[in-house]
Amino acid sequence: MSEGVLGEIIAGVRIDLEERRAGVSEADLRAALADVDPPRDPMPHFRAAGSSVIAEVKRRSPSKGALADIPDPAVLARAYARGGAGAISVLTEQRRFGGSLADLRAVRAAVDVPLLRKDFTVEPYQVLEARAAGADLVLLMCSALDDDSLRALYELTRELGMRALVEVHDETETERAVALGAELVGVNARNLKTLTVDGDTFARLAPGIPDDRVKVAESGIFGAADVARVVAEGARVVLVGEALVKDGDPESAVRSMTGVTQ
Ligand SMILES: O=C(O)c1ccccc1NCC(=O)[C@H](O)[C@H](O)COP(=O)(O)O
Repeated sequence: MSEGVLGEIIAGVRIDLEERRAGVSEADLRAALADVDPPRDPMPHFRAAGSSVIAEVKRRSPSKGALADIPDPAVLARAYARGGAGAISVLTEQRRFGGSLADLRAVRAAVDVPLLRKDFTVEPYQVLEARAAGADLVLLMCSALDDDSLRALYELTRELGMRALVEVHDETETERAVALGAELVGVNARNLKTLTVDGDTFARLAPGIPDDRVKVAESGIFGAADVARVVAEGARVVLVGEALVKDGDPESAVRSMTGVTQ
């Protein structure tokens, strides 16, 4: 169902996934879950007054190429945690974003903040390996999943005690996320066909998301002024990658975006 850049990314994700599955079965992953600490819940931080930041570990991207040299994601994650991040997102997709599950494990070992495994989740296997690596949340993109797959993956995250960030790009996807009952809805301002960011996307889609859900503004956020704008439009959480990985002082950068009120 996914076309263009997204379709290409998912094709690569599926190839890599099959390679990992050949080494570690789904049954092995389920067995490994018994030794993993219980999931950490980001919702109290997300629902507290003022903005909460999901700070992303992002090495490169299809839209911008190389963003930052991150020799040790644990060092960056500790800075995010000191700055007061409500959660840390680790991009684990390898081919286009330069991430890995090793990055996720390194960050898990370094901080107590809830972790989002940010990847192109299309199979239950990826949710299980996310939890086994210590993730507390996974990304589910409406643009990458039909309704049945979306529901099955969402239910699996809940069964494992995890949260799902259900991501939307347009009105139809927003209706699907709301109908699913998603409690955490991410509005991604990056158009996946052109890869450009439209700063009006959150304002356009947020009214379609009930106020009892946590609304997350994703992509193209570069400072406190952008955070103030989306908070005024109803966001409780911002997901920030590029601006933080390029900042020489990521701790202060996260702090400056945290707790912004209307
Ligand atoms: O970042 C990209 O170029 C991209 C391209 C195709 C699919 C997803 C993409 N990014 C994933 C994200 O959602 C962002 O990493 C996240 O929202 C942070 O965005 P930013 O603060 O603009 O780095």
